[in-house]
Amino acid sequence: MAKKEQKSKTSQRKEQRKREQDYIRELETRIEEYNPKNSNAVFFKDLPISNATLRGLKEASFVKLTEIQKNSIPISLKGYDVLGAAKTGSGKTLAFLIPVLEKLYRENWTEFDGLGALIISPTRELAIQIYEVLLKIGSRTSFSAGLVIGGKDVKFESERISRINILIGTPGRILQHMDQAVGLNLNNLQMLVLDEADRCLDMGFKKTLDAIVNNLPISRQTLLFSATQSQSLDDLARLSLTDYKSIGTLDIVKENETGASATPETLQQSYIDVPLQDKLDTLFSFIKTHLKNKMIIFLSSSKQVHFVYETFRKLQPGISLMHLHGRQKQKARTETLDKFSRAQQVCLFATDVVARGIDFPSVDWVVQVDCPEDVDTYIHRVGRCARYGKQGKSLIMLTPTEEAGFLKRLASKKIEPKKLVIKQSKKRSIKPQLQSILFQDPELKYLGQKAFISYVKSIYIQKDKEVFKFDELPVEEYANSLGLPGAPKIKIKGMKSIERAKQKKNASRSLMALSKMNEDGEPENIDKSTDEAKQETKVRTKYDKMFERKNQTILSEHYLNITKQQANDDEDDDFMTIKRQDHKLVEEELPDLIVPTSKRSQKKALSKKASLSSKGNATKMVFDDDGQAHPIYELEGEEEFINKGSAEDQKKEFLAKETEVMNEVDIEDKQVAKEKKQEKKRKRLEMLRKEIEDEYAEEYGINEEPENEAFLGTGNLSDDMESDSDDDSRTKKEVSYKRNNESDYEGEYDDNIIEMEEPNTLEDLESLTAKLIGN
Ligand SMILES: Nc1ncnc2c1ncn2[C@@H]1O[C@H](COP(=O)(O)OP(=O)(O)OP(=O)(O)O)[C@@H](O)[C@H]1O
Repeated sequence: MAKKEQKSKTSQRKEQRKREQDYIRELETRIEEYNPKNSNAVFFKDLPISNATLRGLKEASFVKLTEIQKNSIPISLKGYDVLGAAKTGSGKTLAFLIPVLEKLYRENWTEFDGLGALIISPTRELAIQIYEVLLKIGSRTSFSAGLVIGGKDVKFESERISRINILIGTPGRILQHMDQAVGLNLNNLQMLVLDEADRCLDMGFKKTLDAIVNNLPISRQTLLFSATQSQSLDDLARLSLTDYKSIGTLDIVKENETGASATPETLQQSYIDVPLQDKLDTLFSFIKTHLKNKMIIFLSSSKQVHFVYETFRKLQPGISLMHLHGRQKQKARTETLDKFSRAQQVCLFATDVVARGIDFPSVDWVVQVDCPEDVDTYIHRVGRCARYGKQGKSLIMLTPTEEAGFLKRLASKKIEPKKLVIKQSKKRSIKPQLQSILFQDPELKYLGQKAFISYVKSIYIQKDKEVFKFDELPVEEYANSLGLPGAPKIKIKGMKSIERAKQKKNASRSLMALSKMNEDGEPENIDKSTDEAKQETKVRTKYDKMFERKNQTILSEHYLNITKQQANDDEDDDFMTIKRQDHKLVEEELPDLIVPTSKRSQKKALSKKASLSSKGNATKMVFDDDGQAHPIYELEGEEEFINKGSAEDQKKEFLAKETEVMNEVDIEDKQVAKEKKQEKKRKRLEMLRKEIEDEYAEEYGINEEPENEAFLGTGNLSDDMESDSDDDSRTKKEVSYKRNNESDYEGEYDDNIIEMEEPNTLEDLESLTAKLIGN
């Protein structure tokens, strides 16, 4: 009986396998016959994709195709390499995830086949987001998915990685796993996806990407996606793709030629012309007048973000404030992303770490307080709103020196923001409040100084000198606008040479003033005789002096931090130094000191001639090896001299001995010089490496301490999915970081959403409370 049952089960399984094989063959035929040119596909179900993926898509409320999906998915399904470009928020994520799932499905991929697809994203946030979308749409497939973004122990990840079918990660971490060669087996890899590929290159991942790509099987399929097109992207495409199809790239070029903008049509773009020193006032006024909105405020560095967030919190504009930058711990970053996504009335201060790819629902405004380095960054930043056909607004603040140059750059991509003028009645100044806040809180003053320095440095290092004019920065006014008593001293590499060149050419006053500031941010009165220096010498009020005194001791540690590097540099500048040794002075051995009383004797005492005559002639002495002083000519006795041999022999012997000593010393000197040179070079390289790492970590947090969380799938995608009561085949285990309240996302793309005045989330409630306190 049992045998019979067993037999029937086996035949059932065989039949099911056959049905699956037939279904896959049918899918393959449909793909082959599918002609993208004649296609009028509107829905996902019109494409030759499996029922499992279709069900996943439907459950995640994805029904209708977007343009890039309609054009690229069929090509990818046919197995071509693809270079895909489409505007921000146009649905590129699904455009690559669906072909990944389909490829593995048609290959009958199982957990024993190992890694089938590798998806590389430039930032952790984006990687997490892709992973979440994959979990949603892959809920009806049986693949395992994993996320490696750094932060967790590599060993911990390695153990789990061997069971993963689809791996998503940041370039550095993926390479680290490849290097360790434990767990990660890439021999079977079917697909490689590079999302925001040009960003990976901009972030200095070129070598890492090359190393990864070079170690992958050549037979793989590669998909490369980005919202902007650049030379570096084309270069990468040439290197990593074979016989590829470009989707949407020509559209972008054509749209440019036909006058269409590179940004979504649903985006209303505007700019205001604001002097640097008025930016924070303008920003504060903007926030105060948009309290019911969800907005992202972009600033140029982590320090700027930190400073503005901390000070604005104290000013209580009446809306919930958040901040996000690469210097934060990954846990805090993920939490902020999640909270911001769910809130409706909230203001997020951020760096470019969230400029690309991140899909925040329903952002009303993107405000760029600091001008982005180029138009592509502008496009990505504003792309955080007006996504998937929704309305959105953007505002960029341009200083008078940036305005013409940057508008020209934007116009080259057919982006023409409208000029806005701020109503006089709405203008308000927060400078006095900032001064008072910084006065009361030395930590904030320190933050302000750091923010100032990082902004000035960011302008200095910009490549586009037609837009960013370092020499014309109103440094003093800018420092005051942050609430600082003066511009902090800044030392930038190469600054000295610039300074010299500027001096020769009658350097602009701002630059010179900046470089002559002392540590308190005040001008150093190096040469008060010149009119210019006199003008620059600020009159210090009693208040200023009090302010400095109050902060002197508390901030000493911070000042030390700021100036430590400077001090080291300065040390190097001194070519010769006198090294003080601690000589013991015995009081009794010191001569008596008698102070002459009469004027005549005082004069005589100070006269060199008189002093010499009183001491007799100076005698020149030499010191022997034991430190004993001898007169320079100390003659030997004649007998002793003759006994030592002939004068000629003694001369020769002396010369030979000296030559030998000289040679030895010479070798030693050379060795010491070589070692010093090597050490210097090593230190220089070390500093350079650290600088690059710090800069990179600052903006993207890639090299953070391993306290960040990494998320790996359970080894089985269905384990990671939310349980579904009507389907027993799925496990009940929930993915560790699945959003707590998925209902907040439901109907996200439904245009009929009714906006609620009532607070929806804790953040909205916070915002409401802040408003009440603020008013
Ligand atoms: N077919 C679809 N139907 C409904 N919503 C969709 C569809 N495709 C994508 N979306 C939604 O549109 C939004 C933007 O998609 P996605 O993040 O993939 O855009 P993107 O092109 O990658 O943008 P970016 O260039 O900024 O990274 C997301 O919220 C996504 O869920």
